[in-house]
Amino acid sequence: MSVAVFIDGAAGTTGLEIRERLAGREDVTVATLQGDARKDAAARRVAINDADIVVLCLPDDAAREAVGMVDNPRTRVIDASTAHRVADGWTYGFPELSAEQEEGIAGARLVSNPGCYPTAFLALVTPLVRAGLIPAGWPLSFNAVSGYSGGGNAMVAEFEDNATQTAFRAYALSLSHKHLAEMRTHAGLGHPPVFQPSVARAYRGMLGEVPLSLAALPKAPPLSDVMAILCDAYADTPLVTVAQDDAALVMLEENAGTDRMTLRVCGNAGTGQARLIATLDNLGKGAAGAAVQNLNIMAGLDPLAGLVF
Ligand SMILES: NC(=O)C1=CN([C@@H]2O[C@H](COP(=O)(O)OP(=O)(O)OC[C@H]3O[C@@H](n4cnc5c(N)ncnc54)[C@H](OP(=O)(O)O)[C@@H]3O)[C@@H](O)[C@H]2O)C=CC1
Ligand SMILES: CC(=O)N[C@@H](CCC(=O)OP(=O)(O)O)C(=O)O
Repeated sequence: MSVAVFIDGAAGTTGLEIRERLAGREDVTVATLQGDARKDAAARRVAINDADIVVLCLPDDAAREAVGMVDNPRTRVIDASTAHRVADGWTYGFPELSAEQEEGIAGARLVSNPGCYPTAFLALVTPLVRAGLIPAGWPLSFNAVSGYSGGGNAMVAEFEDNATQTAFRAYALSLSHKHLAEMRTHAGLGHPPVFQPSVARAYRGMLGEVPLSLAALPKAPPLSDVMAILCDAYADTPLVTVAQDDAALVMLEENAGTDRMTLRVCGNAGTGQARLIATLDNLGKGAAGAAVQNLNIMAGLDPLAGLVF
């Protein structure tokens, strides 16, 4: 029997990508609303309560409203928005963070899909905090570049209608980006990183980097210890891999169009300085790929079904 899935916000940037990944699958039946019904509260309420799993690809307020419409104990929710990523009663949908995390997702009724930037930051930092190599109070920073689809339909239009001429721009300069609480909480840090996001004139793709002065850390670990911890953490995770390729260059587009994420430990062993770098697709492992992965796990399906390698 197939799993009944309703995508609320299916006409948006993330919703469309989820539909593509679920198209043609026999283990799921996908429902969406078209035209005026898309934003009609009564139609959405019916579709939500008819579904086994609802995937919310909506702005935060609309996602909160949709959760309030669930009035039966069967319907489970995956929320791709920022609304519930540190909320009580929600399971954070990042299965690679630990085996317990994946088990939690499998049994959860409410799953929050990670943000694209936090996916990169948490993958790089969380195992190192857990291993005691980065103290919880350490002042970290996180520099990242996103493709413009990260800003949804509105930013896609802004870049493609040439209203914005820039090739690259930094933003969130007041250091109060909506992803800070999520990064702090799930990394187990005492305070959030200094987060420096930016957008490039590329539709999709993301590169996130944590610079780290290893020599200044209490344990002054060598680069090889950092590498060993990350390799161990992601030894059995098909979507998340640690490259050991001594890359001289890392491209924004490396994982664009896929649901993979690649982590690297670069740096200078002599000076004890490291650059921890993650590449992913903001719409792949950063959004739609992660949502489909969570759906598969929640429904007990092949965990990699529909994902793009
Ligand atoms: N784009 C990305 O890379 C990522 C996005 N996300 C998150 O996923 C969510 C969706 O983002 P994204 O796809 O980029 O956004 P888009 O703006 O591209 O899509 C949002 C969709 O929701 C629709 N919508 C808005 N309000 C309502 C409502 N009340 N009822 C029903 N539909 C509604 C919009 O319709 P209309 O356009 O007509 O208003 C639009 O189709 C956001 O919370 C975003 O933060 C998470 C990770 C990455
Ligand atoms: C380029 C761009 O504007 N990106 C968005 C984040 C996209 C995203 O991840 O949205 P979620 O918060 O739902 O995760 C931003 O910085 O607000």
